[in-house]
Amino acid sequence: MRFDVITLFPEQFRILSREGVVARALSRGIAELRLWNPRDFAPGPHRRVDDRPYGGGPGMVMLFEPLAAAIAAARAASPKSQVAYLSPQGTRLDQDAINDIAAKPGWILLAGRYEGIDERLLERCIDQEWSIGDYVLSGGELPAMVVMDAAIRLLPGALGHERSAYEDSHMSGLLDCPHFSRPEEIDGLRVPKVLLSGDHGAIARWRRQQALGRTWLKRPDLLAKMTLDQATTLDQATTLDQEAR
Ligand SMILES: CN1CCN(c2ccccc2CNc2ccc(C(N)=O)cn2)CC1
Repeated sequence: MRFDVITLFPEQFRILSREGVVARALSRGIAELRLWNPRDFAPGPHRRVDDRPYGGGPGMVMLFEPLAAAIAAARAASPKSQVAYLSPQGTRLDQDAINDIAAKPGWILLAGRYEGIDERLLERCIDQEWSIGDYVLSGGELPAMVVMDAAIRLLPGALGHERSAYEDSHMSGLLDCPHFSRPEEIDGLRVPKVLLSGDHGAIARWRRQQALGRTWLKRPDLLAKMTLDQATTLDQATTLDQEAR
């Protein structure tokens, strides 16, 4: 999977190639990262990438031309990739959206700075607009790294043995179960007996029951979403079954 990131701060992305799941995936060629700086596409001696907003107001706006040129260069290098813009105005991402993102061959991610970008880029050059949450950050670089981390860890071979554990909880739309390790007792707090029993069936049941219980208590909305999804899937299956008869 290939990520082309358009950013005025390419240095910020060094962190991804230094350590962890993403760094390992990049070094193994499971994922690729290429950085494009709009300043390299800005014309004239001053190589301007921003200017004052029409209509006045504080701050600066990122200019159309350098960004459009950087996007065109990235598209030429990665013809199968769509362009996604990280912004507070974007579609809110969740695990389902990340699963869809990870299924694509690649993405060109545009990280905005200043007060944002010239609106005409959204008309002409951008395919999707995403938000990682309802809060404002100083730039789109961190959201781009969040999306890359969430997507790359889903790629085959990215996670080692821990993927199976990962699959049990989050992928099922539930919150994770509690985790414990040595020692068995800390300040009077003990590890649940079932986890010491060696009965893997009972342990799996306990973990699922804990995940359900925690989701019920902390995020009942996820349960509602899940049962709705399952109901829809069930309904689709029934319809398919009827059509097949
Ligand atoms: C001071 N201004 C900096 C630039 N910013 C802005 C405006 C438009 C687009 C991108 C940005 C970059 N910021 C982002 C990006 C994404 C998210 C998210 N929720 O996904 C939050 N913030 C507006 C505020």
